[in-house]
Amino acid sequence: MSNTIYLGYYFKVAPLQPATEILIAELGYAGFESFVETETGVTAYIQKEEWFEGILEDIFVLSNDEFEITYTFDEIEQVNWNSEWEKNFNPIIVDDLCSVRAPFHEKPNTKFDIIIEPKMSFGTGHHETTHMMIQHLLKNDFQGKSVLDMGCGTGVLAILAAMKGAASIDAIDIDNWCYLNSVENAERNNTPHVQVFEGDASLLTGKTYDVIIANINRNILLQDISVYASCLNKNGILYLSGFYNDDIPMIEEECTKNGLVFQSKLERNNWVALQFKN
Ligand SMILES: C[S@@+](CC[C@H](N)C(=O)[O-])C[C@H]1O[C@@H](n2cnc3c(N)ncnc32)[C@H](O)[C@@H]1O
Repeated sequence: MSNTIYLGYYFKVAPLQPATEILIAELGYAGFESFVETETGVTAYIQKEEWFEGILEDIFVLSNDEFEITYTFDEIEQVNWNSEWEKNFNPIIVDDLCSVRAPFHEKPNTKFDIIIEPKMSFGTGHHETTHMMIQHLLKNDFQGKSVLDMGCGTGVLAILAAMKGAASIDAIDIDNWCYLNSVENAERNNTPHVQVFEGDASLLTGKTYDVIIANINRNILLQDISVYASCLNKNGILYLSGFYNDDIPMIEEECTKNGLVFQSKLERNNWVALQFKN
């Protein structure tokens, strides 16, 4: 286990969108590495050695008439975040078929048992979007299929596709931490044919897939749907999540423009996960 010390800051934002996306982007530029979205804001973590006086000055210039970012922490908490994860991470079970758990949990009696050591990556199954994507994937036939998991986080969705019989799986994440974590988790789950890459949609030139999974966020998806569509084989399936009910018209319009046909929707706490067909 890593002994890196992280400082955790809690930011309250209103309204949540688009302030959250802008805040996370700015915190990323400032050197924060990991973000946990809550119902009212964002908890952000930075390595202790990266922190300096005045690091947050630019963040509060962001508040304007349309949204407000307030800074509500009253003490700097020093966290060994890996051990925090381990203490607080409970297994999840999706539709009695798939469990996502940490290595130290007991093995549940599910058809698919995914072991994830999340460290700083998103994708333990606790978030609504991961949960719904797992539900979608459980219903799909992956036997012999080629699959792309874009924005793989911990690699949880790529690993499930592999367990369901996919023949080849590319998992891509822009974040180095997620890349390393997905490599480790693919190995841990005996799914070595999950091939992990660090990068973004620019890696997709010349690639084709039967199934594309992308749980990222509205803006990245709107930017990259045309690339996904160009990589999707005829009759291929695209699963999209990482956005809210209100975002559906924009996402659907972009998909339709690229020849994709809406098939189904899952919804959880206002988050949605959509399925399209080529
Ligand atoms: C919401 S998490 C999803 C993680 C996992 N797939 C899941 O469903 O739980 C989104 C992931 O997308 C990654 N990401 C953000 N922008 C990206 C981009 N342009 N290309 C690839 N990955 C990106 C983030 O680093 C993050 O790990």
